[in-house]
Amino acid sequence: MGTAIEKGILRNEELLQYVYEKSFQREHEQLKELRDATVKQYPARSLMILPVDEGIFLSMLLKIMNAKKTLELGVFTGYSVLTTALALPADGKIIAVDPNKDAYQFGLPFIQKAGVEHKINFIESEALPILNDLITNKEQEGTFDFAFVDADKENNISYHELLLKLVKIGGIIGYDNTLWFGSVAAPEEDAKEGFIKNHRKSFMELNNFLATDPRIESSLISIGDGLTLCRRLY
Ligand SMILES: C[S@@+](CC[C@H](N)C(=O)[O-])C[C@H]1O[C@@H](n2cnc3c(N)ncnc32)[C@H](O)[C@@H]1O
Repeated sequence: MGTAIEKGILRNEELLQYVYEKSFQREHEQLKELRDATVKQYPARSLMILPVDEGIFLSMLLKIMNAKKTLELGVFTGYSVLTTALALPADGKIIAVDPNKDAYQFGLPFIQKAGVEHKINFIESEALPILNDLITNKEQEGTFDFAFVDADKENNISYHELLLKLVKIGGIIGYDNTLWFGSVAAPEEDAKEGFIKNHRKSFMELNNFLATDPRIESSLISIGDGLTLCRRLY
């Protein structure tokens, strides 16, 4: 079904399976095709795609907010970008940044089939210089309704500082994976060697930082692998 069960933070497998099954019924046809194709093309890395329930939640959030202009850090084959593009109005715009163009090229035909590629400006780059460029261009400051951060894990606090300048007051920044496979609440010795252990500290630092940052209100949501939504207050 495309998303490994262990990715979810909900540890009752039957219940998680149930949530997925109900959500798959609502997944857009082109998202479904992109998910399936990504799993075939990148079997090991397909764990990176947004789980279906999180995608549906984000889509609804974007519509409730009437979001029109968004930023996407970390694209992979474009599942979250396509989710966003489908949720934005016809004149919506997404700046999507990822240093790996190959995976995006792979996903592009699915985005084109959905007829939303005109909303996406894909930039092949690491995120930090692009965010700095956008801030240098004063016209972009405070103009984004939403930013979704799902890129490298070490730079999230740096992204936060820059995104607080780019997102408008009342706008939302979403950080993905903030429960990092549950490891943020477990003793270090229990964390599996490898990428879980490597990024556990970054997410703990990010979560500590966001929990007390007075410039935002935030909500750590136990969906997918953890999603923290931050609303810029001033
Ligand atoms: C978890 S995946 C993104 C998954 C995507 N949001 C989805 O729903 O399919 C992380 C992506 O971040 C990208 N990435 C790694 N370092 C980055 C950086 N410094 N800036 C932006 N993207 C980066 C990787 O190339 C990879 O495609």
